[in-house]
Amino acid sequence: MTTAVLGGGISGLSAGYYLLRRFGKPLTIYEASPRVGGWIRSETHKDRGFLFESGPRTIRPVGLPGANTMEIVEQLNLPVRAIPRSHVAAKNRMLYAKGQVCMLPNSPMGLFGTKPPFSQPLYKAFIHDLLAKSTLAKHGDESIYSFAERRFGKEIADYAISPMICGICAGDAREISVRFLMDGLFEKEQKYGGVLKGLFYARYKEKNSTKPGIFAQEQTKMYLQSKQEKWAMYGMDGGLEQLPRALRKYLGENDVNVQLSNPCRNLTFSDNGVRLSLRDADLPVDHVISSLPAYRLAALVKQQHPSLSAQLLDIPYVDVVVVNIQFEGNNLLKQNGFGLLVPPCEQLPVLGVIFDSCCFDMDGNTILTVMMGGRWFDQWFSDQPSPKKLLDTALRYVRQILEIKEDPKFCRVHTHHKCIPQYTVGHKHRVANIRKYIKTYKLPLSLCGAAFDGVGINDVILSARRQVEALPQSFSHPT
Ligand SMILES: C=Cc1c2[nH]c(c1C)Cc1[nH]c(c(CCC(=O)O)c1C)Cc1[nH]c(c(C)c1CCC(=O)O)Cc1[nH]c(c(C)c1C=C)C2
Repeated sequence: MTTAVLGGGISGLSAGYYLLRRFGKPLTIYEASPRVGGWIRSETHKDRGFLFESGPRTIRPVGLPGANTMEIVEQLNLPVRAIPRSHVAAKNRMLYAKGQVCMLPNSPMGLFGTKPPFSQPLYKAFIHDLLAKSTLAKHGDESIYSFAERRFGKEIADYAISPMICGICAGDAREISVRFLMDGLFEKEQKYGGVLKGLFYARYKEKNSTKPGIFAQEQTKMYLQSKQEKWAMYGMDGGLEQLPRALRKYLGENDVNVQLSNPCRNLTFSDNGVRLSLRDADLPVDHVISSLPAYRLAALVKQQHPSLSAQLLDIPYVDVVVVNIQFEGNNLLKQNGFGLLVPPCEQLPVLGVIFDSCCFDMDGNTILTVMMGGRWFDQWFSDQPSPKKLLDTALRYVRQILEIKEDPKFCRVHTHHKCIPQYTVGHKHRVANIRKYIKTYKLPLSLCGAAFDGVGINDVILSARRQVEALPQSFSHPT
């Protein structure tokens, strides 16, 4: 059996890793660009002691998805930088709302005072949930905004849930499915008539049922250490790009062929497998695992399977502008923490600012990352502004919000087109239909990547693993 993986981002490389581990070789990964890593990109300035990340910078060590990633990180022997839960970057999260920087509560006591931008103590949101009637959602889904508003009130939807959705997928909570982040809470509300009621009943039931066993990856040294030392998140020496780079090296050392600058342009399915149209040749393989963005895969299957292509195109993506800024010395005198988010109701082009130098040591520099656009990219940047204009916009808001008067020493502007998929209402159903189509037509195609089963690093790695584990054992390659 021959297998090809499409895409050399973290998801495609992980698929390669799990395929190698389960079935051996031959195995080739085709990547369109001249590098691996996808949106994960770290720009190191070792001489000046800082680094810029234009994509994700940290990984959360929680749950099975977190433990699964750590199994790979441990095997690759990557040096990590842990941030414990007691660190300011883990505790202090802020909003910029109503013209001021507002610290979000970080302890149960914080639920009882009234702090801006909220007009009443947060515990009242729980009373709202206890008193609010439950509505059965049409087609088993609704937007996360409407769910939060129904259960906890409009302020929570505007100032807690909406900015959180921005910080995860740069999206509009009024469009994003409640099942994207609050699947469990939503199910509980639908079943028991309220979130708190549901949590209470579930806890009672759990006490009377047996707990699931420990997964092998939850026993890795790193996972146990993260539990013991109460890690909130971790990064990597040299930046997060070390992870895809090390994966590529590992795969190369084990004779997996990682071909760069070799995009697949078409997939032709037949009874014998699938033919890949590549840079210089057409190549028959038995099975393809695609980690490509949904819109890219849509183009590859359009000729033979227009309906599958159309379903894939129904998964929308947003553009995000990422501006990395270096100031010399400590310029964040007033605020310290992970960063701040700007609720969409503030109607600003800025989605949030990450205080990178509060998370990791940057040798005395202040390093900030400003995120802009997202679901509102067209509203603010449809005139395709130059990098200089984008930088000016980012700096204007940094000055206004953080009251920084210094001029930056070094900056970088990235516009990531179609970088984050949006799990809009009905996403789960859409993905189920896409997979059903593939099954019905017996296409030798598996799907992983951010478009389907979660947008985080942990999610895409676990999704790659599950797709490989779902292949039949008879699939074994002759090594
Ligand atoms: C390019 C912009 C990105 C935005 N979100 C993501 C990217 C790559 C992906 C992402 N970010 C977070 C999650 C949640 C789950 C997790 O794995 O931690 C996901 C899937 C949380 C998060 N949000 C921001 C940061 C720095 C993190 C920690 C993880 C990471 O390093 O990405 C800040 C942030 N991200 C985005 C915006 C608009 C924003 C605002 C400050 C979009």
